[in-house]
Amino acid sequence: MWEIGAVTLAGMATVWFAGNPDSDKRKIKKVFANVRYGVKDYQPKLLRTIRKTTFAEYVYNVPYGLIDDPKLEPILTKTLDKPVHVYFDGKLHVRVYTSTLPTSVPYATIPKLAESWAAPIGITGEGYVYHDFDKRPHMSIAGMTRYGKSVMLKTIMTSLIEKNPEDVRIYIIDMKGGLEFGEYEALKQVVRVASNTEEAKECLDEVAAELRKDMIDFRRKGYNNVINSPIKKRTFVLVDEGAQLAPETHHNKKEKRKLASCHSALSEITRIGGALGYRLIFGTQYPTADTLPRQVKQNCDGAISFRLPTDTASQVAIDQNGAEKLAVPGRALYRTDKVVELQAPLIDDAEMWNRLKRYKVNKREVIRNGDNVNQARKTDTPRRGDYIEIG
Ligand SMILES: Nc1ncnc2c1ncn2[C@@H]1O[C@H](COP(=O)(O)OP(=O)(O)OP(=O)(O)O)[C@@H](O)[C@H]1O
Repeated sequence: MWEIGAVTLAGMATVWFAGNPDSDKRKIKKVFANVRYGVKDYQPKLLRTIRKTTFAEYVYNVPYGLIDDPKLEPILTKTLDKPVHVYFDGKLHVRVYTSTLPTSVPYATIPKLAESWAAPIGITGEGYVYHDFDKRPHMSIAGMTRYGKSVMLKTIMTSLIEKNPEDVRIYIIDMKGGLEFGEYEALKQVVRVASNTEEAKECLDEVAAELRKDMIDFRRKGYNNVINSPIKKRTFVLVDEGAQLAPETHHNKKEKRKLASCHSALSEITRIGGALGYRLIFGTQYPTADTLPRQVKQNCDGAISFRLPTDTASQVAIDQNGAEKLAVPGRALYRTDKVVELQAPLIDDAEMWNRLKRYKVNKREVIRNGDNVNQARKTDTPRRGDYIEIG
């Protein structure tokens, strides 16, 4: 069992290479000679070998004047018949992966764990990886468009609802205008879907108000953390396209104020919400200091990154380079106290609906936009998102 979740070898779709490091070393040396990577008679000299579970990395001293050569990576990949990554930082690094990951891992093929709040997030060379939201409450997900962010959010959402249909409550902030998640508002576990700045602010104000009320309740009952209490309920806030919530990206003062309030609520959720059972999953295309709020980044103890345009963006997302090299949709780096490369589960809307349709209810909104949430709380009036089941 890893701390990041659990890894199991059962049903693994990964192709394993037995891997003979000595033969890899010999082949790399021959490739250097054949492509004339060197200066006169002086060839790169192996300094050290770093062995990790999923790769072996050979570090070479190269003669002055020699830097990396773009043809090395494709040639070595073909010669060794394994994924190879070559980079140069004054020394030449040849990283040879010990396994190839599949390009598609259907959600249905992933075993479910007993832990209620552990959602599958992919497969590595060692097996399946799960993110347990009771161990690591908040998560950021970064990635360029079309590389798998929304699919990952949907995977996590499906898994949480399937495992905890009576205990999970989900607020969704879909800043793609509600296009990705709008239809899921019909699920009984989804409290509401916000699809613009105004709605996002209302939604986050509502969550922040609940959180403060829960805090008073926790104090009164002497609970220090939801996981040590009898409370089963967990509240998730899913944000798709969090960059749209960055105040810095807007010029209009009124809009800026609303967004600043959203950022402050997001920070509050990550700062104090974790112990109370609130979990934030913050997805963004452009991880920068402005779009990934500092408090959110600091408090997300799990970070996933799909492909990103630059190594700088990768640094912001997962504190290291590498996401800029990810080549296929669904391939991601997952950072906790270490970083692993994984292929994320694949689920489409049809399958998601098929699994969740039993939770579809007819909702009748009892509080309209603009109603005063605090007033509603004081008088115990039913809140927005409350519903009646018909039929
Ligand atoms: N885990 C995965 N495995 C294989 N293919 C995937 C995976 N995730 C996504 N894809 C492919 O990439 C496409 C885009 O994925 P997704 O909608 O999640 O992207 P996105 O990053 O949210 O992009 P956008 O911001 O444009 O919505 C999917 O329709 C699917 O074809």
